[in-house]
Amino acid sequence: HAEADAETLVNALNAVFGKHPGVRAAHTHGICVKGNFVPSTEAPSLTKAPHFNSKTPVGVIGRFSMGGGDPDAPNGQKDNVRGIAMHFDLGKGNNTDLLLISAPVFVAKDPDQFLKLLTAVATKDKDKIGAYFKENPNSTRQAEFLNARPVPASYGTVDYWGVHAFTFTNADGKKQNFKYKALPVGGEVGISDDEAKKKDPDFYRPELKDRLAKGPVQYTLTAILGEDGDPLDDPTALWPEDKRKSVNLGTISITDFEDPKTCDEAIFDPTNVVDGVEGPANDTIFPMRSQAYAVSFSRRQAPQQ
Ligand code: HEM
Repeated sequence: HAEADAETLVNALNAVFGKHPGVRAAHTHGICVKGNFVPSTEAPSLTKAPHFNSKTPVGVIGRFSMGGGDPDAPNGQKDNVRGIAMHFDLGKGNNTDLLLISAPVFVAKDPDQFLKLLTAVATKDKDKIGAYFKENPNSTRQAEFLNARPVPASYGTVDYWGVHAFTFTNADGKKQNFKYKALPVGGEVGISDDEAKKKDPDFYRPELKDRLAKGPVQYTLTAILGEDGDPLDDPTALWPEDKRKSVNLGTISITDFEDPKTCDEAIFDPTNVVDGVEGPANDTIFPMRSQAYAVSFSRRQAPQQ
């Protein structure tokens, strides 16, 4: 039976995607970027967190990525998530992180389920994989979501979600459960499956270069406000976001490429939050991510033979 800890999860990712020294065990194929964040005028009503109350633009180091541990994961892959991870510069060497993917849900509700999924996939046995998904229908939601939408034309033309439920606290001590969602300012743009198949596996890089030459790649960061009964502990559970109020938190602007070393010497950790923002208390995936990212980080930093 599954005994998921950070080491076994990283080993299981390696078993699925291969062991690639010196790089991330997941979201391996990526691009380091930089920019800034300007909070909206409404953000302070929800949270006292400094980056949502800043009077000046907050520096951002970011990393776009493809999900999974394949260093060459093709940018045209439909049933894979795109990611954006960010450090927000809080000054004096402090920062807080935000990690988003291009789907509202993850593929497992807890670490044991994720280990079972990875273990099944690693067998490459169609019957075992089929049996896993039959027994774990919540694990199919992410691929269903992605397959129902076109392949994003760019890292800059797709919606991103924080997936977990977070809680804001404002200056009056008022709490509000919410989920992060970032929407590209120019709207979502996709390409056909045929176009995607013809694309270079790394086409998002030159696409981003052309896009940045014309101006910043911008997203409106929003908070989808939770209501009573919305699950706070299951990253495979969808909230009915069409029926939920959403608040503009501000604008993320990606302005340029950043030296890849800046991202590779760093770790983007979803649990690195700041006063005014809390992660979910009973979502067991959330704290496991921090541990698994630390394992992946220490392995990719280790000297190579
Ligand atoms: C227990 C569940 C999970 C495990 C074991 C896991 C594993 C990993 C690992 C090993 C990395 C590379 C970390 C590094 O070397 O710095 C990573 C990166 C990432 N993960 Fe997860 N992950 C999990 C859940 C999630 C969820 C729910 C999301 C949804 C937002 C997510 C989004 C990302 C993103 C965007 C990155 C790229 C970060 C970067 O660019 O440095 N992961 N994950």
